[in-house]
This record gives sequence, C-alpha cells and structure tokens, in this order.
Amino acid sequence: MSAAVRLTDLTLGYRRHPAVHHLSGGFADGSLTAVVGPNGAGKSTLLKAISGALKPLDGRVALQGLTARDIAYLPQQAEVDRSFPIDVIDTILLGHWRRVGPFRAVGQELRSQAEEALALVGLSGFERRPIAALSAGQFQRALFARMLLQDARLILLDEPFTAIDARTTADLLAVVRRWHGEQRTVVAVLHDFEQVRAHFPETLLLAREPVAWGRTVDTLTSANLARARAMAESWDERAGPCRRGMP
Ligand SMILES: Nc1ncnc2c1ncn2[C@@H]1O[C@H](COP(=O)(O)OP(=O)(O)OP(=O)(O)O)[C@@H](O)[C@H]1O
Repeated sequence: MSAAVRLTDLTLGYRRHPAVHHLSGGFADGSLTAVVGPNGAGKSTLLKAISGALKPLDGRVALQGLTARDIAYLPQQAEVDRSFPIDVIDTILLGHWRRVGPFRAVGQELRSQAEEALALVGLSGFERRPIAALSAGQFQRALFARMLLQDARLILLDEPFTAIDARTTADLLAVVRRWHGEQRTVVAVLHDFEQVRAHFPETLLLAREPVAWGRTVDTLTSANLARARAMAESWDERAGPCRRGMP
C-alpha cells in the first residue's frame, strides 16, 4: 500500500529545541494509526507538523497527492477557543468553508448535509445552541460533525477522547471506524492502550525518537513500553539544538 504521509529524517522543535528527533516512516494510504507515548514525547508536535502548522527543523513531511484542503486536524480541546459567539450549525458549516469559499451563501443541500452530520454524531436538535453552552462531550461531537462535512482524505486527531465520557467516546469511535471503512487515512494521538489495542490496527510509539512503529500487537509490547518510559526519564528539557548527523 502506498504512503499517504511519508516522514524522512524528521526533526521538530520549538526555538531550535528538538521535541521529535530523526523520525522516518510512513502512514499508509487508508491506514488507521494511534500515536502513543509518554507526556512530552512529541505526539502533538508531530500532528502539528503533518498538518502544516509547524515547519520542520530538519527532514521533511511529504504528503502524497494531498493538499492542505485534504487534511482535517482536530487539536486538543484545551487549544480550542469556545468563547466565540457562534452556534452549532454555523460551526459545522465552517467545515465547508474551503470548498464553498468565504463569500458564497450556504445552500439548502449543504445545510441538509450539515444536519445529516449532526444526526450521525447524535446532536440533532442542537443546531441553534451556542457552542459555549455545550458540554465537553457535545462540543467534541460537534467538531466531529464538522470533520464529517470537511470530507478530508487525511484526518489528524489529537487526544480526541480525553475528558470525554464512555458513551460519547463509543459514538465517536464509530465515526472513526466509518472513516477507516471509507479508506481515509486516520492518525490519532491517544493515551488509553486498551482502546488502541481494540480499535487501532497500527501504532507509532514515540518517545521523541520512534521506539516502534507497525502493527499494534507488535508495537505495544511491555518491552517497548518500558523502553519508552526509560527514554522519557532521561529527557533534558533544556537540551540544546540536535547535533546528530552534524559534522
Ligand atoms: N509551543 C511550544 N513552545 C515550546 N515548547 C513546546 C511547545 N509545544 C510543545 N513544546 C515542548 O515540546 C515537547 C513535546 O511536546 P508535545 O506537546 O508535542 O508532547 P506530547 O507527546 O503531545 O505530550 P502530552 O502527552 O503531554 O500531550 C515538550 O517538551 C513540550 O514542552
């Protein structure tokens, strides 16, 4: 299977402090992959780089046949500002902004698609509710509805089920399965290993450097997890620029 996203000797960081070192590999087209690892392992940083929001310090992210409009990116809930005075249906319709353009009116067909997406995530009847008045789980459902409408080939989810109740998680996992069934490429940062084992066939175990990447059964072994923990214990948060590969 060809790779939708290929990473080549990728090094990422902030103000030249590396957060991900020398990562090479690919997310196969249509694959469903969990990215796991200790706190501070660089998981969110990797998703930001794939989405195009963060420029690599070194190496490259190559998107095969995909442009920015083919990517849907769900940041961690804490990074989303909900104080904006907008209701649920307009939030969902923003998922279409790239296709419709900012100045064209939203037609009835689009509105029906938005309502269908809301029904799929269990939010029918919430169309006119301001987003500030949704629970965390309802808001996450709304963001999934927006991604359904976006119709993206590559879907990046950063801790989509953190602080979300079991029922909402089950409903949103069904949406992830649907995307997988439609051969979209899905990459999700997750912390719950049981959930990963049950629902995600591929896993990248990251501890700033890749510890293992492949089938979940081969990646999430106790030896690999112990290695990732040991690597996390030796991190120096004030480490300087990465010098590996430099003369
Ligand atoms: N905007 C930023 N500016 C500076 N450093 C950052 C920034 N964002 C992340 N970092 C640092 O980069 C490293 C990796 O962070 P990242 O958030 O990617 O890890 P993570 O694996 O997603 O962690 P968690 O599981 O805690 O969410 C950490 O040392 C973090 O402090």
